[in-house]
Amino acid sequence: MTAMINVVGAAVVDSLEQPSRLLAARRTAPPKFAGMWEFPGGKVEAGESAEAALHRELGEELGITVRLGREVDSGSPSGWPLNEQAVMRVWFAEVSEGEPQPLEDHDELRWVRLDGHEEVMELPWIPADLPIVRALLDRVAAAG
Ligand SMILES: Nc1nc2c([nH]c(=O)n2[C@H]2C[C@H](O)[C@@H](COP(=O)(O)OP(=O)(O)OP(=O)(O)O)O2)c(=O)[nH]1
Repeated sequence: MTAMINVVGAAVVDSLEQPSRLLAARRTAPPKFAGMWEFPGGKVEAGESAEAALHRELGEELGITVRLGREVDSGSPSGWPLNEQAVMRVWFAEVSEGEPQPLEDHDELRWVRLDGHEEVMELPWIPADLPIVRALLDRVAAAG
């Protein structure tokens, strides 16, 4: 059996303590995901921790430094299944330095409101992200 690909993503929110907006990112590639919205992030490299990979990816893709908050728990230590080969762990994060810009892999970033679910749910997310987005909205609503 080949090893699973470990992906990490960030649910960047305006405030870890009182989140009211989420930063969604629109992918440019590959063609099957281009135009779909996702959590900025990427693959964990060999010898790298998941958290270090997330900080690296957010620096490369958005030009930001973040403070990580809680993980959006999937109930499994390896994270949320994306497909047969890949799993993704997702953390809440707040920008501590920089202004998010679509430097790599995205052509648009959008801060969407978390108080109603419409603005978030009407984006065409990568389908595998939908359970994660729903869990995140539930988490925010439960905390509010
Ligand atoms: N970053 C990210 N990837 C996701 C999400 N949902 C989802 O299915 N994926 C998939 C798409 C890709 O097949 C894989 C992540 O790969 P990536 O292309 O973002 O990783 P990377 O930046 O390290 O890219 P590369 O070095 O392979 O070019 O996970 C998501 O919300 N965020």
